[in-house]
Amino acid sequence: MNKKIKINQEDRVFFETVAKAAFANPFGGKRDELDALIGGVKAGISPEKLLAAVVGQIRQRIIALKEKDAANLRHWEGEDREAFRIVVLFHLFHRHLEDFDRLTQNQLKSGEASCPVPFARTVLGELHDFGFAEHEALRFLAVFYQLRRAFYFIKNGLVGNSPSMRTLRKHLWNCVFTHDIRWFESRFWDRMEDFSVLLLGATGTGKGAAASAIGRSGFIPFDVSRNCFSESFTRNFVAINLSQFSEGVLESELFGHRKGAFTGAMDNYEGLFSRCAPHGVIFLDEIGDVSLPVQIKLLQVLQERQFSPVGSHERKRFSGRVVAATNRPLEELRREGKFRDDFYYRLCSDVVHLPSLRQRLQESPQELDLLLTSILARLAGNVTPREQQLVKKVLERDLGGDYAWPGNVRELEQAVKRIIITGRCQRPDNGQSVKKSSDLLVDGIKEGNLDAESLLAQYCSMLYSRYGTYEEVARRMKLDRRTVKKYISSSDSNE
Ligand SMILES: Nc1ncnc2c1ncn2[C@@H]1O[C@H](COP(=O)(O)OP(=O)(O)OP(=O)(O)O)[C@@H](O)[C@H]1O
Repeated sequence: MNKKIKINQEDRVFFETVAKAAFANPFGGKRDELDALIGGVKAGISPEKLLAAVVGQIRQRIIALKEKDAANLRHWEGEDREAFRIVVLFHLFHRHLEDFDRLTQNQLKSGEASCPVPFARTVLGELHDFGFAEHEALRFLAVFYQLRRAFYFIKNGLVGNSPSMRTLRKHLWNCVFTHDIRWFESRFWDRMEDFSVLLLGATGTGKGAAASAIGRSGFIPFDVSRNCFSESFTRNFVAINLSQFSEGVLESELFGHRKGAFTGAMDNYEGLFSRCAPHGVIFLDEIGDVSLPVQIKLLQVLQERQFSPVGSHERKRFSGRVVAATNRPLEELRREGKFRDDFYYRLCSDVVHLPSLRQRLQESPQELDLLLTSILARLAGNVTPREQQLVKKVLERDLGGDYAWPGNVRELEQAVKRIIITGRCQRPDNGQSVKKSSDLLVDGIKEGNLDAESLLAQYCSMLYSRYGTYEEVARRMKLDRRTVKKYISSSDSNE
C-alpha cells in the first residue's frame, strides 16, 4: 500500500502562500508581496531577483520531498494532496517561464505555422514523474503556455502604469482566466467561448490593442503527434472593422457566400466566422455601427453557435469567442432603438472600459514618458533619453500641459510622427479649421466647380470641425452616420 504523507505546520503555511500566489492576478497588487514571502526576501527587489528567490525556495522544498520519496501525488491525499499539486504546478511553470517566452517570440516571428516546442517532452515528463495522468499533463502544458502568453500580451500590448491602466490589465487578465483561476483550471479552460467581451472607450484608447491581447491569450491544445500547439496564436485572432462595409458586403465578409449567391459571386467565399479557429477569437470592431438586420444575424450566431453562408442553407458551426468594441454611446443607441437590447446582453458577459489618455495623464505624469518610450521605440528603434526629452518638450511647447488629447493614444502617435518630420506639432484649433473648411466650401460654390459628392463631403467636414462628432453631423444633415463618416474621410484624404 502507498504511504500517505502529512505535511508539518511550517510546510503547510508555505504551501498555502504558494497557492495564494498561484491564484492571484499577476497584475493585482498582492502578487509581489506573496512572491516576497515565498522567496523570503524584501518586497520591492527587482523582478528577476524575486523570481530567482521564489524558484530557489520552492526547489529546495521539492528536493527535500524527493529525498523522502514523497514527491509524487500518489503519496498525498485530501487537502494536502491539493496543496502539493499546486506547489508542483507552480514550480514547473516558473522553471519554464523562459522557454514559454522564447516560444511566444518565435511564434510571433514565424506567424501562421505553429512552432515546434522543443521543451514539451521535458515538461510532460516532469509532470508525469510528479504523478499527473497523461491527459492532465497535456492540459497543464497548454495552460502554462496560455498563462505566460496572456501575461506577455497584456503587459506589453498596453503601455502605461497609471492606476486606471493597472486596473485595465487586471480586468483583461480576468477576461481570459475568470476572477478565480481555480474555476478556470477546473471548469472553464476550454469553455471561455461563451463569455463575450464588450470593450468601450473613446477613439484611440486602445480597444483594438486590448482585443488583440485577449485574442492571442486563448487556450490552445497541445498536439503530441506534431510536438506543437494545434494552432499558432497569430491565427487565433481575426478582426473586422464593421463600419468599413455596406450591409450586403458585410454579410459576405462575416458569414461567407456561395458561388452564384448574387451577381458578382464568382466563387465560394469563406467568411470571418469560418476562418476563426476553434478556440479563436473574433474581434467585431465598431459594433455600434451595425444595422439592425445584421445585429439579428450576429445575435443568432451567438445564441445558436451556427450560421449559414449567403446563398446557402448549410449550417456551419462557430466555436470561437466574440470580443466587440465601440466608441459610440451604446446606452443612447439602445434608448433610440438603434441597438437591440437582446444583442447587447449577449455581447456583454463582461464590459471593459478603456481609460482616456487625459485621465491617465492626470493620474500619473509618468504615463507620457512610458508612452513616448514605446512609440519612439516602435518608430525609430532605440532612441536616447535626450531625444525623447526633446520630443516631450515640443509637445509641451506646442500643445500645452493641459491639452485634452481627444484622439487619445492614436493622436499622440500622430503628434510624435509630426514632430519627427517637422520638428513641431499643432494644437487643432476649431475656430481656424471651421473657417478654413467653410472658406473652401464657399470658394468651391462661388467657382461653381463642386460636384454633388464634393459638395456634401465638404459640408460634412465643415460641420464635423464645428461639432466634433459624426453623430451630430448625421443628425443635422439627416444622414446615416456611416455615410457621414465616408464623406468626411473622403474629404480629409483630398485635402
Ligand atoms: N495603452 C497603450 N499602449 C500602447 N499603445 C496604445 C495604447 N493604447 C492605444 N495604443 C495605440 O494607439 C493606436 C490606436 O489604438 P486602437 O486602434 O487600439 O484604438 P481604438 O480604441 O480601437 O480606436 P477606435 O475606436 O478609433 O477604433 C494603436 O496604434 C495602438 O497600438
